[in-house]
Amino acid sequence: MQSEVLTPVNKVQKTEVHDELVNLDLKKQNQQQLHSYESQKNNSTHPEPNQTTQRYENLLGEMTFQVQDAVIGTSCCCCKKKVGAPLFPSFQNKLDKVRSRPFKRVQMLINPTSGGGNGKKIGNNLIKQLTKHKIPFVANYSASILNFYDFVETFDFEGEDLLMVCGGDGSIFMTLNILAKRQAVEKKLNEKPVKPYPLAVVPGGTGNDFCSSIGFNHIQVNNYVEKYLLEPKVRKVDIGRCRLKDKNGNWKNYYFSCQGGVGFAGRVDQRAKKLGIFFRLKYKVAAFLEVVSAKTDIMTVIIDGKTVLDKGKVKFVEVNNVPRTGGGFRACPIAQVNDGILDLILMYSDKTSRMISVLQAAEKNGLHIYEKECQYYRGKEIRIISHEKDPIDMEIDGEDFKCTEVIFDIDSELVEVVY
Ligand SMILES: Nc1ncnc2c1ncn2[C@@H]1O[C@H](COP(=O)(O)OP(=O)(O)OP(=O)(O)O)[C@@H](O)[C@H]1O
Repeated sequence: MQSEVLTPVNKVQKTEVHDELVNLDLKKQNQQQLHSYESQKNNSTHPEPNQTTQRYENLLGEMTFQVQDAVIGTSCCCCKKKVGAPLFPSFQNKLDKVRSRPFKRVQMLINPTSGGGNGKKIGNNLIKQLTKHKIPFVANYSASILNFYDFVETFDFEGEDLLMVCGGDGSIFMTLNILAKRQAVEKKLNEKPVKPYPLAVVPGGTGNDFCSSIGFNHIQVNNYVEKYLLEPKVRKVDIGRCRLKDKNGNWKNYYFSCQGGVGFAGRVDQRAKKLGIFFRLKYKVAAFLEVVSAKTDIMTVIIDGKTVLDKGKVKFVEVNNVPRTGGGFRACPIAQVNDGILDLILMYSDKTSRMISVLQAAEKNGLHIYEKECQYYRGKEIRIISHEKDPIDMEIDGEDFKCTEVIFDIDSELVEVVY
């Protein structure tokens, strides 16, 4: 068997294909998953009383709720600190959505610029692992954004290759939006439902929030192939859909894996991109400058048809599909990537010092959701209308846009992810 490393992507050549399909025993896999959930619970340094877990799971069944009304968490029995909800409860609860996905070959799409060159290093690491485990692969380094688009747009999902994107959240954002367009065209042509596209993602970026939400990070990349590809399983995940209305009243669709922030987050993102300092620090500095600028927005927020804010002042608005964004900021710490629901946080205080301390709590442990300045909601459709004179800044997975109104919902039929 021989595998090749190729660049750029449009020069893909064939490799010799391993005859045996990689398959797995679903039952065994489910047992392993349950086992890992059990051990995770037992190893917890902050034991959670059953009652709290029960209460939390009940709440997940509801369409929307406000954290201030329904307290999630309790005091820890050893240190008496407040304990939040478990960070990754999602994939242990959704075993029914797991299915085996045999494949013959891995087609890696590596964004060499992700993570300031980390994407390339991670790609090389994976090549070593795939070679070691004798899994046939083709490594494709995207030479440009256009290259990246072409590759995903024309990828043969009907074949027995697995598309593996190695990059950050921006690379996943590009992939999802290309696939969404592709699915819409295929639906029209086929006049029948198109199956979710199977996808593997590897954290090769800077923030890697989506990868972290499905349970892996840079360290786990070292045994990624052994852990995820020898017995590959694909699971349905929620992909956020965001419909933006521009100043001319035209609507545009975007798909995201992590979050959309309206107003504050959009302005912070733009400020941060202008600062030439280290990733986490530049967002902290930009957020601080935005808080002290004392800018607030007037918005209406409607969740599943219910108005929760009517032309009210708001400082920070973010809709999350994952529990952490920006490489560690926990705006919506109990968001889950496969519950069919989006989480929303609204923050407002006219005191700069309070806003700083609430945002610090979000950065530190996610316990800001208990503060009176925060309102936390969950819902299937979140509609945000800006009452500002000009279109308002917003960001979706780190990409900047402007809008006058935005509707967020979930698409669970776009992709299935290996994890
Ligand atoms: N050759 C290339 N192929 C693909 N994308 C590229 C390329 N060169 C630059 N880019 C840019 O890389 C961006 C995606 O980077 P990505 O988000 O994967 O990394 P990151 O920003 O370091 O990580 P994160 O988003 O997790 O913080 C895209 O927005 C795209 O504009």
